Amino acid sequence: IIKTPEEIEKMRLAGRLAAEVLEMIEPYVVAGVTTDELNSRCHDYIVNVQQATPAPLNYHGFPKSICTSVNHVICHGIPNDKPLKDGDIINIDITVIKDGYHGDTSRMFVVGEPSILAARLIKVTQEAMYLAIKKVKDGTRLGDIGQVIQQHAEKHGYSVVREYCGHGIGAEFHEEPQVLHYGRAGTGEVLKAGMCLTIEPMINAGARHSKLLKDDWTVVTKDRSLSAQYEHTILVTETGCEILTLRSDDTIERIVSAE
Ligand SMILES: CCc1ccsc1-c1ccc(O)c(O)c1
Ligand SMILES: [Mn+2]
Ligand SMILES: [Mn+2]
Ligand SMILES: [Mn+2]
Repeated sequence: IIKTPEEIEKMRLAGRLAAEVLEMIEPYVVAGVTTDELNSRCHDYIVNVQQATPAPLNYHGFPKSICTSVNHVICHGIPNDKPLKDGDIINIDITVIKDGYHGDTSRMFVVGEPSILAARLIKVTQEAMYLAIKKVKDGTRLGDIGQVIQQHAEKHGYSVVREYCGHGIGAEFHEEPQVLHYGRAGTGEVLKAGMCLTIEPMINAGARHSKLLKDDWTVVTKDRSLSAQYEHTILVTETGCEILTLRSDDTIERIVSAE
């Protein structure tokens, strides 16, 4: 739904705070740290420093404040007492609520040196998200976004997870529309200036198939191949979009003119 100027200001603040949590945690993502420790650091920063609320905690019963998805975990990984080890790749997914509005963003980190394969999967996944972001403007169709992500992933021999998608975002964590990371250009709903969305492709090195672990949260690749994800929250504008969760390590501008 279309945000008012006042709501857009609140989305800018929530998005900035979410981005700042990923900037804060970066030095702590090293071999030996547990994802529980990363969760605690992020939780305390969100609550005590940002005076914000971590959206995942108790969302549909999720037990922690962030999602930590390691290696073949596709998404919704639960922080635990397992230490990260050299070569691990991990997605940290942050959603904060500030003044009633949500900012939702995630990035990949590598522990020590990644394998060539892992580094390539991570690079292609971020490129797919960036290519999709560059397609967005008033009048873009959701299929235009899905196709460019799917095309980029499959061109590199990778696959796109189908069961989880991006979403509208605002006063609610998840709003209309569903933003599929696959599809056909020229199909689907038309984007309008003032809408806020996330684009959050999950790309697998192997087959697209996923399965849910017994904890009823952790989603893993069926073939145990690596999976990577990036997520930004964006505001649709007449000529393109504004990336509300941009970080200093991003290699795309905050204000994007659609190509
Ligand atoms: C842990 C939060 C959660 C629970 C059910 S779906 C979900 C989730 C996690 C990350 C997201 O980016 C998202 O949009 C939803
Ligand atoms: Mn997220
Ligand atoms: Mn999301
Ligand atoms: Mn992963």
